[in-house]
Amino acid sequence: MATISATGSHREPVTHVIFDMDGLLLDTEKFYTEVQEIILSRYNKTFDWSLKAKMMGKKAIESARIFVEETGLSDSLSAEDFLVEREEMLQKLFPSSELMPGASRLIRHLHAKGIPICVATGSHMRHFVLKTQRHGELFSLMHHVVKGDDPEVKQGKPSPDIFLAAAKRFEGGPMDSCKCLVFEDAPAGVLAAKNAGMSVVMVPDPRLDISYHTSADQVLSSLLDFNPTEWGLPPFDDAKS
Ligand SMILES: O=P(O)(O)OC[C@H](O)CO
Ligand SMILES: [Mg+2]
Repeated sequence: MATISATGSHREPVTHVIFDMDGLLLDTEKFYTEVQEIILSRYNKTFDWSLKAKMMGKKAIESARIFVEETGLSDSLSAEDFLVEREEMLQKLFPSSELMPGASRLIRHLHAKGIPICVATGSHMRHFVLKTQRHGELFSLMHHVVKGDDPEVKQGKPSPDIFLAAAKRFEGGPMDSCKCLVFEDAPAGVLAAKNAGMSVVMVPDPRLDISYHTSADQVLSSLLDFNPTEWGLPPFDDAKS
């Protein structure tokens, strides 16, 4: 089934599109999950999706603090030491990052039709470079990329900072928030987009609790299921009438 849920029956036509990156364009959330499971197993603890839901989409240090506090490890493992330990493993995994289904098709379609597109990711510059090194041509189609360590991003998602910065940097910006459509996979990212006054399509991992779907304007099981015309965007050339 294409659409999991659509909370808003009335959709404002949009003119600009902002993509999240990790877990939405790139299949990188699995790397974070893998290394966090390894670290927790040293303490005879298990990682689960209720913790994952709280961490994903956030800046590294913000999610690290959540990790050590929620797992009860803060007395034996600082957020900073957790990041050092995680980093060694992540650096080996990120260069093999693959695209999520439908990401290339949607980016190329919107770019070809002249729709301004950009990326707003909680990832900092060094991780962004590692993750996108096999996808440079595709990411070059973005008008701009706002990263988590950008000076204008004072607070990570669910703060609206990153999406407001992204809307500001389009040609002729700042764009009206109501004209911007955000694609997100993370609960914090969906809230950030709503806090910025934007519409948001959520493409969540199926393991995420469905209670996190309620803030999104539309929930899809894959980017392949997105219908641009529902949002006033040009149809795919191969769309069936
Ligand atoms: O989902 P993103 O692209 O905002 O990235 C956030 C973190 O780096 C990973 O959860
Ligand atoms: Mg994400």
